[in-house]
Amino acid sequence: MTPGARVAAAIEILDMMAAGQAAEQALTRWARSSRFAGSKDRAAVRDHVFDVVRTRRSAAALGGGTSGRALMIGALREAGADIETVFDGQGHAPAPLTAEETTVPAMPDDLGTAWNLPDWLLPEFTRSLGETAEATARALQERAPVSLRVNLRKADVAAARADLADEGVMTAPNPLAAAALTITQGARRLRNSRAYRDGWVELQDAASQAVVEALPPGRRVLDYCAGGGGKALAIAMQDAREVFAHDIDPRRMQDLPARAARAGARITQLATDAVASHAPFDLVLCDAPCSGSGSWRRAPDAKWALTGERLNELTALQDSILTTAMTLVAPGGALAYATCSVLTCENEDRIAAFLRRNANWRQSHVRRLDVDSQGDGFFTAHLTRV
Ligand SMILES: C[S@@+](CC[C@H](N)C(=O)[O-])C[C@H]1O[C@@H](n2cnc3c(N)ncnc32)[C@H](O)[C@@H]1O
Repeated sequence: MTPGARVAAAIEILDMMAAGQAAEQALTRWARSSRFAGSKDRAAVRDHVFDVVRTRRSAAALGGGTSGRALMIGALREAGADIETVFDGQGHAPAPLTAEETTVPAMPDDLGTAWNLPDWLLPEFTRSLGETAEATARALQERAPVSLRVNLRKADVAAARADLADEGVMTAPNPLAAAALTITQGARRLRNSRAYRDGWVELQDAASQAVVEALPPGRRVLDYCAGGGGKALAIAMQDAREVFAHDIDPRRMQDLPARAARAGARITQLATDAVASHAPFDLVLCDAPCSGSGSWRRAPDAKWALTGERLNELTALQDSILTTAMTLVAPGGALAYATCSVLTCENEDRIAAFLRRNANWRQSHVRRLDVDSQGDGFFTAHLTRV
């Protein structure tokens, strides 16, 4: 596909999203109906779509509207691209700009547009991040790094890097965690690489790895909100751990047996009605459902879909998960809470509310991880019974 045809495809997908489809759904539907598109084309189209959605508000302002075409014009304008060479109407490229489209609208000077955040969220966002609010909002408009976790049960970091480099996947150590690497070149070759196939490396955000690396000791560990099992797999890499995984929605864990087999890890999955009979656990991790605000670079449509009402539902759910999970912790054990959110209402406020409800618990560790070039925004706190 030509550069223009890729932009035209992105416009089509953005219009599908405007009609109510989620980004992944619209991308999949487009890919199925566009068999001519190779993997590089699909990746480029995806990048266009996500670049636009991350900056949707400023793109709409600079493009003069919210249609896929207007958003794409706005995003290319913001990136300083030469729009006329892409919108030239040749082949499958978008039609040339109309006279109206060539007039660049004035950029509004409000915070919500500059930070590409919904207005209703600004007070909580600034309360949560203080002096780092602007840097975080701007970081959320960039592409996320692609990070790997070396599976130390199968390879050391140097061996994994060398093996990946042989196949054109170049990496750099990521300071957030001992086994974390950032891909600097060749990310698209990863899934076909030997190191990936043989379970030497897993795709995992480095901040997520840092959360696992900091977990307190304890032999029997329950990953209570296991989802796809990214953290359970990382915990299973640590010495002297026996790992159990649970999720209220067991379908989320459906790939876990295959992932564990590839990693050479043993993880026991527990259905909700089987958790209590396997308790107590020395460590219970609640990687709670959240707004995902620390990972909006990877799922930018979630930034625009979140509402105040949904945020309230999430904080209530976070409280109830902690209340259930604490009953599963052995005497002398620990409860670890984590979110990939940067919002105080989902983080420090939930821990404070838990400690108000449970006077016999203390916070023993707390850490916030920024959204930056190393990893996503995360929060984690450890709680112990006194
Ligand atoms: C942030 S995701 C987990 C991500 C996962 N730990 C990882 O590292 O890949 C949160 C998970 O919590 C699950 N969940 C939601 N409500 C729950 C509940 N009441 N009890 C347990 N899990 C719940 C969701 O189904 C979702 O898979």
